[in-house]
Amino acid sequence: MGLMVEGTWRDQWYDTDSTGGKFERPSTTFRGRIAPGERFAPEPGRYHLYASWACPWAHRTLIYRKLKGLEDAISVSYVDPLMLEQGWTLSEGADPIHRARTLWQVYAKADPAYSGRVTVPVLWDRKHATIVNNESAEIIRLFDAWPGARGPLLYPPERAGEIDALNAAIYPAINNGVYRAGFATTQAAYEEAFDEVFAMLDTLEERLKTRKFLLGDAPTEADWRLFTTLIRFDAVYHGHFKCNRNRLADYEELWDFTRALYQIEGVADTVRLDQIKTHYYGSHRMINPTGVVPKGPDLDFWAPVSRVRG
Ligand SMILES: N[C@@H](CCC(=O)N[C@@H](CS)C(=O)NCC(=O)O)C(=O)O
Repeated sequence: MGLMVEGTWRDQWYDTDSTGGKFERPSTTFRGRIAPGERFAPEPGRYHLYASWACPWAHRTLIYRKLKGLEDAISVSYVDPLMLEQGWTLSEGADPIHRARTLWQVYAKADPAYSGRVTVPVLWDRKHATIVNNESAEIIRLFDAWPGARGPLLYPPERAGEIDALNAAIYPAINNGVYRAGFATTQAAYEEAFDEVFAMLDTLEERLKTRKFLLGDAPTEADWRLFTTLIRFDAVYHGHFKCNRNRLADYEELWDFTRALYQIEGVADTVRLDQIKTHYYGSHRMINPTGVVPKGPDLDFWAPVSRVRG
């Protein structure tokens, strides 16, 4: 795990000394948008996604690529599950564009003087040979609004305010909250994050007693953003990130909700628990120095769903 400094890879872990043991996620740098008539126009076969099966942020983009019927329009490369000295790596043949074996080489192709973290997901433009965007929150909106994309809009303008408000509450407390707990290097920073994770899970559990999905009858962006954290919860966040007040399976509504989303056509194909466990337990050696990956838990995401609320 490391970062790039003026185009060169440097192997170093996140600095939590300067933040009192707190993990602070740096913001991403490539923030281009795709729109007809613009520099990045939507064209089939032009864009390529670099994703990880393990990463919850990349997972958002894989779900959207599937739900929106963009598998033919947007090609994909998967990085290897372990992220060690070279950061994300690619197996031989995994990158049809650059034949890169590390993701930092792809960032260097986009900007030979790039400084910053080398994260997934990355949306690459073949035409201009550069990175369009490496922020999953924006990539999913590009996919949602892609011309000819399948299904209803997941961020419809009339619900944008409600979705934004939910995202703004769920991202710090849950999506990033589990990381703040797991990467904390002081007891106080860990406990603060831990309390926020479970307070928000409790709030959402209540909310889901009267709603099928977060905004009612049908899933929206807010549900999918929550889903990629929940589906990993019992397998990695509960143990590896020490978010162990409860398991997801202990929450009747949230567990049912997670399975309801998992069972939507195509979604299960985007969930690879083996890759998820290998990545977290194997890559974060300062948390788990042996790299030993637990065999459990035994989770049945196909168990029948009981939610009928609307
Ligand atoms: N804000 C970014 C965050 C992406 C992110 O942090 N991805 C992680 C993997 S789960 C990563 O690539 N980390 C490598 C690093 O920070 O060096 C997004 O949502 O796209």
